[in-house]
Amino acid sequence: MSAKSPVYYNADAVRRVLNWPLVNEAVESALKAVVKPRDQKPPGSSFAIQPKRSFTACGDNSNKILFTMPAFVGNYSIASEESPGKVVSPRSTLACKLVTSFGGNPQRDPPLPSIHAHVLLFDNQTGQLSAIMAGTDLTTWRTVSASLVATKHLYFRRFGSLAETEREINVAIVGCGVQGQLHAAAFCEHFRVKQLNLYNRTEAKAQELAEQLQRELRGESATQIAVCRSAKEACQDADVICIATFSKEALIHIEDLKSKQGVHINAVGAGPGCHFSEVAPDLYRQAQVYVDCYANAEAELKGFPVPITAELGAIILDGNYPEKTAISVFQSMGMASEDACVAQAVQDAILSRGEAS
Ligand SMILES: NC(=O)C1=CN([C@@H]2O[C@H](COP(=O)(O)OP(=O)(O)OC[C@H]3O[C@@H](n4cnc5c(N)ncnc54)[C@H](O)[C@@H]3O)[C@@H](O)[C@H]2O)C=CC1
Ligand SMILES: O=C(O)C1=NCCCC1
Repeated sequence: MSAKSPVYYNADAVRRVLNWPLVNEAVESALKAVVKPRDQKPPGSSFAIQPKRSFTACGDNSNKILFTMPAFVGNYSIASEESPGKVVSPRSTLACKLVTSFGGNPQRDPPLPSIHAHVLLFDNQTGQLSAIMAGTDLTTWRTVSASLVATKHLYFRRFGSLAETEREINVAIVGCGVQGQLHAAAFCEHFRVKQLNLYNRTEAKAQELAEQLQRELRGESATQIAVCRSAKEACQDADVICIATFSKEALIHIEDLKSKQGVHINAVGAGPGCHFSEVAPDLYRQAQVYVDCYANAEAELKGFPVPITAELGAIILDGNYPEKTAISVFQSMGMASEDACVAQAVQDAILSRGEAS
């Protein structure tokens, strides 16, 4: 008896197949699967077994962490890349992501990304490790995708079922690192962004992103891009805010939001040891807060200033959107089921295109 060696999918192989329809669909599947345990769902529903992730500090440094993120996602459906719109029979995926977050890496010489990840995919019949997949881009894409999905369901849908294609919005990006950069590009690609405000602690990085986006959009878009001197300036006139830094001090406060009501915030980043330090408690107290999953929230949002309103997946399923004037916050922690579903979709796409790893 011999075990088959796992296939290795490197970063280029993953990058070649990553696209928004594939990632958004996989992320929505994961968000829906984690809502309620299996025994409380109708037979045949998707479900997830997602133990809380482990944190291993590198020495006593809370800015250098290894996360272990296992998940089994059962019975979920995704469309095939070959025939979009045609849902393939339900899938089940067993996976575990290993991801490090070393917040000081961009200051190294030469600079390195803060986040490095790999996803392990297992054969769910035999338990054998079937593939190891580069997971750094996948992590960025699925996190941005979760913000896109949250913005669609928690912001646009409060204005009607076509609002995400019709309504113009002002977007603020606070933190222009790896996450901020892809958030900026993806929000311009998915939605009608009238004004895009960029803020970063080191202004040059926001300026660089503004120039890159202007080159990419090449006058084909009506989006006005501005570099702002403060998070307050960036957020004042924003309908949607995406914040992704390592700040342990609050960067957005309630008085920073414009007087016009109805704002949505994707709170993506985390300060050392705390997953909700970027947004001030006074703002959370005026907001309805949604999470990717309660299990992670219980473990990682200890001391959170307000009760959680709902899981995002529940809103996708039941359409119980916030009021038009609400401030909604998607408190994105990132979850293993998203990684499992996206890694599976990436592997399917690589195999269906007959691409080598
Ligand atoms: N929710 C989720 O699923 C995920 C969350 N993250 C989190 O997103 C955040 C950003 O990650 P990346 O973009 O990969 O990191 P990055 O290092 O590429 O970018 C971080 C940006 O934040 C800024 N920044 C750092 N510390 C700051 C501070 N104290 N005050 C103001 N600005 C500060 C930096 O100037 C930089 O531009 C991190 O907290 C990371 O842990 C990352 C992956 C997934
Ligand atoms: O979900 C993830 O992946 C991460 N979440 C928090 C920060 C590091 C990566």
